[in-house]
Amino acid sequence: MMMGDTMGTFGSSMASLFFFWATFQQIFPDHLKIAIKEFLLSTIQQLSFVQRFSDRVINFFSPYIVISFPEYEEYRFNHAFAAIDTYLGAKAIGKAHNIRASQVKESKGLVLKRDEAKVTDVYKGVNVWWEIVTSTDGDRTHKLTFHKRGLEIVTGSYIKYVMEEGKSIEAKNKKRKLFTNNPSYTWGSSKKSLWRHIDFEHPSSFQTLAMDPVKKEEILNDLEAFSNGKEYYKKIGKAWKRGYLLYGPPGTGKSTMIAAMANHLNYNIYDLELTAIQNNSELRKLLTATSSRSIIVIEDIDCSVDLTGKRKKRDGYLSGKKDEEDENQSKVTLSGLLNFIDGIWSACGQERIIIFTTNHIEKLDPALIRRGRMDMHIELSYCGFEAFKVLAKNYLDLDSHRMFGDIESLLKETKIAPADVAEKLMAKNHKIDIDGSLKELVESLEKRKKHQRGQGDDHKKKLGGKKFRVFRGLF
Ligand SMILES: Nc1ncnc2c1ncn2[C@@H]1O[C@H](COP(=O)(O)OP(=O)(O)OP(=O)(O)O)[C@@H](O)[C@H]1O
Ligand SMILES: [Mg+2]
Repeated sequence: MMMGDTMGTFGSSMASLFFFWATFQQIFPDHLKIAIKEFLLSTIQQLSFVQRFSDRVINFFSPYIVISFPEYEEYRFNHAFAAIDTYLGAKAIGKAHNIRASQVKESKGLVLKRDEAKVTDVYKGVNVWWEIVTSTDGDRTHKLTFHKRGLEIVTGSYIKYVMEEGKSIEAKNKKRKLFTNNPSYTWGSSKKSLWRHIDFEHPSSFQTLAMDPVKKEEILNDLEAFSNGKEYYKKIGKAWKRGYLLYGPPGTGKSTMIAAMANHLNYNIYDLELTAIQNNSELRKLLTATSSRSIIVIEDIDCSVDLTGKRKKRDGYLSGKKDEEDENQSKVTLSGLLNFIDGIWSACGQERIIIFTTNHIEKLDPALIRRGRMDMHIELSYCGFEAFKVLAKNYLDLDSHRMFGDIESLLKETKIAPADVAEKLMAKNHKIDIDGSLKELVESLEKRKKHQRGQGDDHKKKLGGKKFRVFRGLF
């Protein structure tokens, strides 16, 4: 049909309608008009009732249930939507035809996601279908459809499972952070000013940690049990936290182990510097500003608080006038610390590990380290033969060597920190020289043996002077 014909037909239809309306207005008296209007309205209502009824009938007979998860609810972002998005996005990437890659801020690398609107999933024998629907306003909603036979499984555990999986994938993709508290005199009104952070990229792992393998296994099992212990801690009514005390001479791997723990669990680290704060209430403020899934570390606890509750000065941090002021205002007390470990604040956060390190366990107040506060005491000690083998593998890619026998017997008689062994095994000028490094180590062990026999162990004192901290070193 031509355009002109269409316009002509439309024009004549409109003219007929106006004519009909004018005649209706003239011919029918008012009360009749009202009656007709009411009749038309009730017909429309009946029709919508029929519609609703038919919907119900269809729903009644349809075996499927749909649950919606909108992206925004009352203008607020729905975190369930994000977790579902991540879960579905990561699911079965291998099977997808279209994959979307993006690099998001705070993420470790490229994030790959399925770029398809529909995903099927099976959970405990129940088939479910996910579909993402976008409204005309651009609002997105995840719709979950399943047979009503699976209602109990889906609402009872599947949705929870999807949320937890999604959140854990999100956490894994996120870069870990190393936080350090700012001195309290620089704090502003924002919570953000309490801690500063950098990306935590320490390469330490339990695999490369040189220590007795049985002890290592025990620690790994303990960490595993803790991180999977959400239900357990709830059941026994305890806050979901665990304390470790790492003790041993300098250079035996205490800081290295903390980094390995953070890498293993994918937690952030809060390196708490007590000398930068003034009192217990600042301590509380700092701790309540930490996030869950984190390790809170106080290094050299014996140098930070003493039994009278006064802090001692820490190397190089304070100087001159500030020292005197500090002596007067020292108010971070042992009881403040104890409160922090098992007081009420711990209930406001979940999944936290607290670690104290010290070179002198004998100096610590028993109240601070009693079991229940520090759940596990881990001694990191001088290098034994098992630890040496791990270092030889790390540094020289070596499983055995003719000099291993000599080294084994020398290590039995000599106290040497893994840090010192590592230094001997390290490549010089980027060149690995296996024989040269082992020879150097043997010579150093023989020298120490003689020295330690002659003068007793003054090794600790010597190393104490050149202590360095792994975390601080990263700034
Ligand atoms: N058990 C170990 N396994 C692997 N490497 C180790 C170990 N102990 C020490 N090292 C090496 O020595 C360096 C120093 O160790 P680390 O800082 O962990 O010692 P520390 O026990 O924290 O000492 P301090 O008491 O002085 O803080 C590390 O960077 C690491 O390379
Ligand atoms: Mg250390």
